Amino acid sequence: MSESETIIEVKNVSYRYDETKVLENITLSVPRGTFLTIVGPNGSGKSTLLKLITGLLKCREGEIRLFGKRVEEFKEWEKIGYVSQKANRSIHFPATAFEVVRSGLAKRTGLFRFYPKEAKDQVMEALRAVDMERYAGQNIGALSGGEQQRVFIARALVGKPELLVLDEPTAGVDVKIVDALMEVLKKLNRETRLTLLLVTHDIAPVLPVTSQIAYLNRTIHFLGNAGEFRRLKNEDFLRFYGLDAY
Ligand SMILES: Nc1ncnc2c1ncn2[C@@H]1O[C@H](COP(=O)(O)OP(=O)(O)OP(=O)(O)O)[C@@H](O)[C@H]1O
Repeated sequence: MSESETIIEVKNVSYRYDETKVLENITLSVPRGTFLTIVGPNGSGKSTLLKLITGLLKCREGEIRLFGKRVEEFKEWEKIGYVSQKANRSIHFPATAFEVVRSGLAKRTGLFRFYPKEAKDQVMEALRAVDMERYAGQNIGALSGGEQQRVFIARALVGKPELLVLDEPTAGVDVKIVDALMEVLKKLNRETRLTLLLVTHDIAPVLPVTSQIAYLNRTIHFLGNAGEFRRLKNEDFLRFYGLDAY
């Protein structure tokens, strides 16, 4: 496997904000085409790990590599698409689904000023990938939570990333449409070999679609596939929560 085939490499990473370590000795390797879900309870360090991987926090202990390059030297951020928690976004602005997705090309407007037709094709292709083509002209505020989330996934996809990072993509989304959202992710992963890194505290809807699961609670307590995760017992989870002494 060439170096670039390992999309994310996390080696012996620890992190502390002040006195307490919130991450301890994390080691993870994400080969191209993997759908990795990081699951863990509130405060388990999921966001901290994501911030370290995306360079928002400085990695002071251990090493993180993206596409084979140390995160400190990594510059090809267009290879990474990011979908943040729905709750963090303002969606009540007057923009169509098309315009929201096109905003994902903002960094490339220099190029697309001269090629508006290509920009339009790319936006429509991204909307098609999440099965939202027919909603292109709809105001984003008029769409359901799950539909909006698909539009935001399309916005992350429009720049053709090789890695898509999703932070709690199902937060606040109606349970009935979470499964449809998961199917969209599965399709993207299987059909385009897009590498996915999803962070959640709710594993149930992700289990049927993810290829790897890491259970994080300060450290990685479990790393394996969905079948292996299903075989975990209650006492294993008590141990993960640090409750085995009770
Ligand atoms: N900026 C900060 N300064 C100090 N402590 C922090 C800071 N950010 C997070 N923490 C602490 O670090 C720990 C891990 O937080 P983090 O946000 O990474 O967890 P999380 O798994 O993403 O939680 P949640 O699911 O609630 O979002 C928590 O105890 C949190 O209080």
